Amino acid sequence: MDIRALGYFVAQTDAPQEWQHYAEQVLGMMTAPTDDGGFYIKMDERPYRMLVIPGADKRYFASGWELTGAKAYNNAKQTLLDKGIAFEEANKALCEQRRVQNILIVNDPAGNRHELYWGHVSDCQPFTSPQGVPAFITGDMGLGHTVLPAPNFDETFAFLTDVLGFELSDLFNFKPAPEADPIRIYFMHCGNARHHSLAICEFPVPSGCVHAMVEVENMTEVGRAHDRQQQHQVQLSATLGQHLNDKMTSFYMKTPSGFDLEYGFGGLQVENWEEHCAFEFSRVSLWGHDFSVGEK
Ligand SMILES: Cc1ccc(O)c(O)c1CC[C@@H]1C(=O)CC[C@]2(C)C(=O)CC[C@@H]12
Ligand SMILES: [Fe+2]
Repeated sequence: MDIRALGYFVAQTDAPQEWQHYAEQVLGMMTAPTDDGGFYIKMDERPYRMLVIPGADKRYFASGWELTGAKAYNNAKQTLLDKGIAFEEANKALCEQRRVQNILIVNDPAGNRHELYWGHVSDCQPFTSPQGVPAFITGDMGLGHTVLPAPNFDETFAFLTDVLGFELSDLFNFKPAPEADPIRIYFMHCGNARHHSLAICEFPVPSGCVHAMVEVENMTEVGRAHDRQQQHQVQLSATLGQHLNDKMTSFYMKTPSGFDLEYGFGGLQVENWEEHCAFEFSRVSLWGHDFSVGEK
């Protein structure tokens, strides 16, 4: 499948105003109401990159994967048919809300919802941050990355690679304690230079997502976001640190839908995946990233 990038994600909540406040005041993004009481969250020239929908519980709802065009869409549909995978095509109302031409909706074996779409609608209005954030790094590389739960790991990894066409960037066997069994975390890329657009973790997550990541252009903007997290008393999930694999310097905080958001700078870009060599890394980070602060 010709997936270009993580085009959008959808989060659900019973209190959409919390997300509006969080997006504007903490993330430094723009918001616009939807017809049904939710919010579009804008972080670049597109009308939105995050969609907040009203619903009974606070959770991550879906990942929107951008296909390069109508041909890629038809090929993706044929792949699902050939492999006998259950899917639905979105009706007109859903396509209009997501602001795309067509959507193939599929659940992976872990129950994560993926929306494969083509042809986003854009008015190319400039991004003017309410907090003076100059820009987020998006474009061809999408909004960032998402990390999804996959307790049935092998099955889910096989689906994501063999059906959706993601490829392994590198892998980590996380040991929560020295004697504990390792928990696998696999990092995957698609048709862009971002080190990973998707990762899966071998444990269940009630909110439906481990975290989503957005990236800014310099360390000053990470620090300024960290100040706003403090100022608005948003729960910190991991301290500032730098990952070993993609070299990203970031911190983690809670979103109003219960999953985390990683706010970072300096993520690795791989221009030629042919030259990349997948490896197993054995530490979360080069420095920092104390996840124990999130347990308090
Ligand atoms: C290890 C790693 C590399 C690059 C990333 O962008 C990234 O988010 C991670 C961390 C993955 C992972 C997590 O997000 C949830 C909490 C985890 C399981 C930990 O407690 C250590 C690794 C963490
Ligand atoms: Fe991450």
